Amino acid sequence: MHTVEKIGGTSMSRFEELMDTILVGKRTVPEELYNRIFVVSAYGGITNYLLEHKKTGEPGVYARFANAESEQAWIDELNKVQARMEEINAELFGEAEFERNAADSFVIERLNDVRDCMKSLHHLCTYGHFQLEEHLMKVREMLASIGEAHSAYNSVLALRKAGINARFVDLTGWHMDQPLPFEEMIKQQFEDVDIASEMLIATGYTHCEEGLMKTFDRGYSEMTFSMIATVTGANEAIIHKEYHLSSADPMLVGTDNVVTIGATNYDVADQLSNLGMEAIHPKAAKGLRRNGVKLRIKNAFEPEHEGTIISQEYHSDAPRVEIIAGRKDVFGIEIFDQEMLGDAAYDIEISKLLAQLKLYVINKDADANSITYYVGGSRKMVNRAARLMEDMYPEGQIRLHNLAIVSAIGSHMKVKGILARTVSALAEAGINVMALHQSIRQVEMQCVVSDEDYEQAVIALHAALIEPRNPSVTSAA
Ligand SMILES: Nc1ncnc2c1ncn2[C@@H]1O[C@H](COP(=O)(O)OP(=O)(O)O)[C@@H](O)[C@H]1O
Ligand SMILES: N[C@@H](CC(=O)OP(=O)(O)O)C(=O)O
Repeated sequence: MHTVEKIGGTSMSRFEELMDTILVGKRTVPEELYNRIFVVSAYGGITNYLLEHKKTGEPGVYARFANAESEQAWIDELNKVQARMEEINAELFGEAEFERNAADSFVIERLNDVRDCMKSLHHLCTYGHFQLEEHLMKVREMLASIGEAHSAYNSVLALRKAGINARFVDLTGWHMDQPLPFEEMIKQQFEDVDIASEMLIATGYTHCEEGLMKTFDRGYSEMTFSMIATVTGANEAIIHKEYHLSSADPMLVGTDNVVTIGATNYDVADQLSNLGMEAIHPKAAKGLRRNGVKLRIKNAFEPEHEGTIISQEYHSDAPRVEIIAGRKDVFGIEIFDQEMLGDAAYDIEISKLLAQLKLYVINKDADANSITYYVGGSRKMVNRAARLMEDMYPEGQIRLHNLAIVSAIGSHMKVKGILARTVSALAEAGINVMALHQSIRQVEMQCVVSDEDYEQAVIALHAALIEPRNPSVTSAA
């Protein structure tokens, strides 16, 4: 009987505290220490530097390489990653010379390998027979994998230093001849391990034939986590986060005002992940659901608390809003064209274009002669999309808006007047609702507001729809 436990990047950045909570804490005997497989993400921010910023799209090493910026531009960026990784190693190991040297040598070797590969590839692609585009995905995978290799390797060094029998499970395939299919790779790597006497620390990145980044993209460590849990037949799968899964972002609304979500369902988790707040990667949830593995989300720093159980069946007893979530830095791309009336091709063509530019469409709405796409991504790509749309539809008028989406989510919200209460809470806070979306399933209500109103809108909705039910807030008032 073992568990598979994922630690997200934000929590990994507080590693010393993790040693005292979920990794070691008061555990002394093998039965408590072992029978746990940990899957770790890169330290917070590292994947953003290696690839591009997950939310703002700000270019990192990969994006600079792919955009064919000068060689110096991506090399400078790679040097910055190295400096940041060394800084993390210093923070973690300080005076512990053996560990610090081992940690530095490990990442420097990987970064040198990738630097050499990228330079050679660049050179190769100066010959017309070789096209850079054909190899970009491999570069992206290679770069991403270094983030998780770094954090997993360091964790093993720190655990061994503390006398724990920890083992590094390197799923990055760094020196493998041939990639294996995803499931096969996990099976093979976990074949000869002894779960009962070793603490296994696996990289959240897995090198595989399908390409983890290509198939699942960012947040991929949850795919590795879910595959390990199903392949090894875990008793429970646990995701450790920086906070309890709460009724809103505790950083925004205040830890005292939020309510911890005791249970929720996969439908709610999907809505959260659409907004970029990943309770669980939707595709990772699928594997666990199908294999009947129980999923729990916990606060990494409060190990005694039971956390949130995610199941298929859960619905709140009484109808209510359970979570206020949202996303800033959303662009509204509006196209108005009177020729559009009754022509579905517009939507199909524009959706294709946005997908090609890797812009994530959070939602869209339409009336007789206009469509607005609410997208996340870099401003540069959004501007490019707008220009291409102008070329495609010379009669159309394209406008860009800087927006935010604030959403009220619940597993059981089919009740009269809930939408009216949501909108009036925003009106009372003096916030203009620019668009409103609710689908017939009524699992969420999305309010589109100006980007500057984001924080106030979350606070106002939480205060109106959730805090009156929170006993700790009511009694404090
Ligand atoms: N409803 C929510 N419940 C808990 N945390 C939230 C919520 N909404 C936003 N957050 C924010 O998510 C941030 C990242 O958390 P976490 O999921 O642990 O990151 P990671 O993806 O690195 O694992 C937290 O710092 C917190 O401020
Ligand atoms: N570090 C990777 C993979 C991941 O899943 O990270 P996190 O668990 O911090 O969301 C990313 O940012 O995409």
